[in-house]
Amino acid sequence: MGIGTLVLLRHGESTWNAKNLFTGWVDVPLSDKGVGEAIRGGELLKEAGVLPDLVHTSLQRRAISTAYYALDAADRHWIPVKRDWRLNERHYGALQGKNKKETLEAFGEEQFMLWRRSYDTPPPPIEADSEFSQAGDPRYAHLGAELPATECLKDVVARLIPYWETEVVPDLKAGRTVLLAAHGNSLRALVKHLDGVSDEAISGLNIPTGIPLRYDLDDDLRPTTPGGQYLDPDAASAAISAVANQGR
Ligand SMILES: O=C(O)[C@@H](CO)OP(=O)(O)O
Repeated sequence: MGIGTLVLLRHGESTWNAKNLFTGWVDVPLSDKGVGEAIRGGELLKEAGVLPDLVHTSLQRRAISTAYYALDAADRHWIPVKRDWRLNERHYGALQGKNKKETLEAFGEEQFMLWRRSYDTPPPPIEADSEFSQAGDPRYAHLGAELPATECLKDVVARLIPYWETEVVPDLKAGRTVLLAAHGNSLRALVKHLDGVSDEAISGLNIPTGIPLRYDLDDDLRPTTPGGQYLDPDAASAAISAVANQGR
């Protein structure tokens, strides 16, 4: 049996995306618009005949809800699900809860973009007693000292790829269609790995909310179409510029 199909889905717009706040591991819900995007994402899957056999999500409700709404719209709400913190959004450290525009104004373009898109410069760590810290959150209790207080994209690659290799690749090798519902920066980490994007070039790659991105992989797990294919390419290009320009 050949390698199955991989579908990446960034969650629909969250309430904090709408307010232009750095989110990271803060567990905010979808906005009404985000729910609509998730449903539309599921309709796109159905129209394209890309019907997932199982779904992987992060431990965050914006990805969990997006998978639920999308799969419900595609009549695939019944498939098995696996969830893991390794698919979570990048931890945004002390920036969690801060407004992107105000941060840009306070620290300047260079520092702002270094924190948002450099490969290996994490934001300052969050204090454990911050209202936006995940210390004490029962879903991460098993992580102990591994619980991040901040992450750069390189840290996300390091914690995500082991999950990809042990949990997702076997599903694909079994010929399954796999939906992976996650986040802007955890999906950037995976796309970097799949497409072999350089540490420099990955800073220019942005993923829009709610539009399924299909990857067909060869036997060596290399994409047959580099960059994959968005199921709604026109909507994807408009939304990609919007993500790139956040803060302005
Ligand atoms: O705030 C965040 O967690 C992420 C995704 O919304 O933002 P950015 O695109 O700025 O990395």
